[in-house]
Amino acid sequence: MTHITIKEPTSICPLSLAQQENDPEGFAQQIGGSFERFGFAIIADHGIDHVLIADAWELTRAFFAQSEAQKLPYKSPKGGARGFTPFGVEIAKGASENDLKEFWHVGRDLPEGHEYSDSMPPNIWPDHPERFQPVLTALYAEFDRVGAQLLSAIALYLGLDRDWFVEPVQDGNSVLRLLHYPPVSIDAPGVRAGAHEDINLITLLLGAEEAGLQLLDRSGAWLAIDPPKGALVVNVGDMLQRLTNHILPSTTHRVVNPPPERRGIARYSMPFFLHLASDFPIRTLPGCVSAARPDLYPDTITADEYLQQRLKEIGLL
Ligand SMILES: O=C(O)CCC(=O)C(=O)O
Ligand SMILES: [Fe+2]
Repeated sequence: MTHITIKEPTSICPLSLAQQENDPEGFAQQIGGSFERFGFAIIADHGIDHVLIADAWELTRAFFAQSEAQKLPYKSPKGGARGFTPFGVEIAKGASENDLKEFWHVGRDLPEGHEYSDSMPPNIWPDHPERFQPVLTALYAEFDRVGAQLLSAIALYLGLDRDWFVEPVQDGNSVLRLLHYPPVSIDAPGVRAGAHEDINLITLLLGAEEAGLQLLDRSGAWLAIDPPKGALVVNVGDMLQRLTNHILPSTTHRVVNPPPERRGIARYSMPFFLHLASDFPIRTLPGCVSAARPDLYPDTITADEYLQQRLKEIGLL
């Protein structure tokens, strides 16, 4: 008798979001399977306009190319998650060295007097470069749209109604982060981004084709994430891990410094941290609890309470 051993996948297979239209169940199984195995998935065709993305990269480069004195007036108030955060402020939870990065945050525009205004301050916009506001606002809306498509697949995978996440993320506290990792000197202490987990529901990331992003595989090895050019890297954050009682794992990841021959090259990336609405009660999904998998989180916490706890830990509050 011949034994057929089915080998566990050891790298992340890129998926096609176009599949979702004709085969939502099939796509749900693909992305859910990738999340269960790695906490990450790669979407080769995400459908966000390439011209819009190219524009956003150009404006991101132009913004960070300005002097510190030009950027500092846009500095984010502590915990504000809007505007500019200078080089060396953020530190991964429990790390001893700060990250080697600076970034810009774009949040959701809310109408005046909105009930979430306390936890979601207005955006800050720079005078230069021109068109920064309209282009980044358009990109934010696109991430929101694609994020909703991915959440409907996750809902199906979890045996929920495909629209289950629509209300929980309505006017959610999602943040688009434009990241600049400057060239790294040979003797720089720290790494571009220390090992961490994302706080939010899911993260949609562009720019990971410039090497450096690695996930901590359940085998205990660091696995390089090497997406096709222009692809979207998606990962599960702590809020989705908590909702699903760890069926979908929030996987530790980091951005390592480049090899000596690429140390002189900056790295840019754009994560969109898709968040729940601030007052959403994070309560373990009943379908994710069983005798074999008891509820790890019997206490309910609102999305905003959870976020505030976590921001303190990473030096942003
Ligand atoms: O720059 C990257 O590739 C990943 C960034 C990241 O993990 C984060 O900002 O949470
Ligand atoms: Fe991250």
